[in-house]
Amino acid sequence: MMQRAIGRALGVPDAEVETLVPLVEIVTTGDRIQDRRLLEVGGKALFTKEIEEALLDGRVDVAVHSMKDVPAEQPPGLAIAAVPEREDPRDAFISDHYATFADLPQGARFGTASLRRQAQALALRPDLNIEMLRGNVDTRLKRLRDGDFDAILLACSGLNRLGLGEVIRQRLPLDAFLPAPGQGALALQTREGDVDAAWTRALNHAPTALAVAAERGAMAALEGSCRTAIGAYAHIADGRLHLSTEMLSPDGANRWTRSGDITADADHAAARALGLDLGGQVQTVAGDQKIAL
Ligand SMILES: NCc1[nH]cc(CCC(=O)O)c1CC(=O)O
Repeated sequence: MMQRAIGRALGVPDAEVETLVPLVEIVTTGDRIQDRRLLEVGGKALFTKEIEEALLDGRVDVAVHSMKDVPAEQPPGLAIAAVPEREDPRDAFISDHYATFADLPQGARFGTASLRRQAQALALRPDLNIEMLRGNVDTRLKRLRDGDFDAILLACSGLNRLGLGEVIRQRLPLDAFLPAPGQGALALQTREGDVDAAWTRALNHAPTALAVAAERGAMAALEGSCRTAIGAYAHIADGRLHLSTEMLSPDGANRWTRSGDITADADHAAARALGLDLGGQVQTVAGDQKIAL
């Protein structure tokens, strides 16, 4: 999908996109790890490292990442060149027997490896049994079908992009399951010298890029990594850029949320500043209460 969009932005006819804009598939360490939490093996950079090495080596010219997997800092020599329009940012509830999250019976087996999804689910339903679930989407759906879990959560965006949207039983509300910063968005990354190429402007979606700047500001303030349960979601409505961000204790018993907005005419620096401000407030109250506990 992205390959065609890039081809069009470069003026390459669809019929020739395979030869003129060849796709180079790269399997990352993050994709290969099936059995452990990411936080145990080094965090989200594992989803981007091999692809970034290919960019720096000149083996590829554009990298397509899930924004959610892109670490706060760019490696020297690389930059985010464009942020295309966001897919559905919500988490998807998937189950063979239950139509909604609220229908889950007491003590249901709930599969996720995400500390954020674990904490948000436990905040609503402390009785759930959280069980480790990693691997690619096919592996996760197979384990659900095999009866290893009563329900699992995945990003709606990933499922939609894979043409698997029909497995979604419920799109979870954004307030109860505030998404990971950048969820549903893509990052098109290039070498720094290519960052201003005309095709990047054609693929950039300004409202998504602005929202993501705010979410990633919050992420930076909250030291976002797979080690903490954090969420951040921004969107534009009525001429304002609205941001909500939160941190939860892994058991979901404590939750610190802040929301705010600025004019949607703001630039990326102002959006990031909003994120840093609200994220900083969350960090401060969470820190104070953790000491008090
Ligand atoms: N951590 C893995 C990861 N990185 C991005 C996505 C989903 C795609 C997206 O955020 O657009 C996923 C899987 C998931 O959360 O279900």
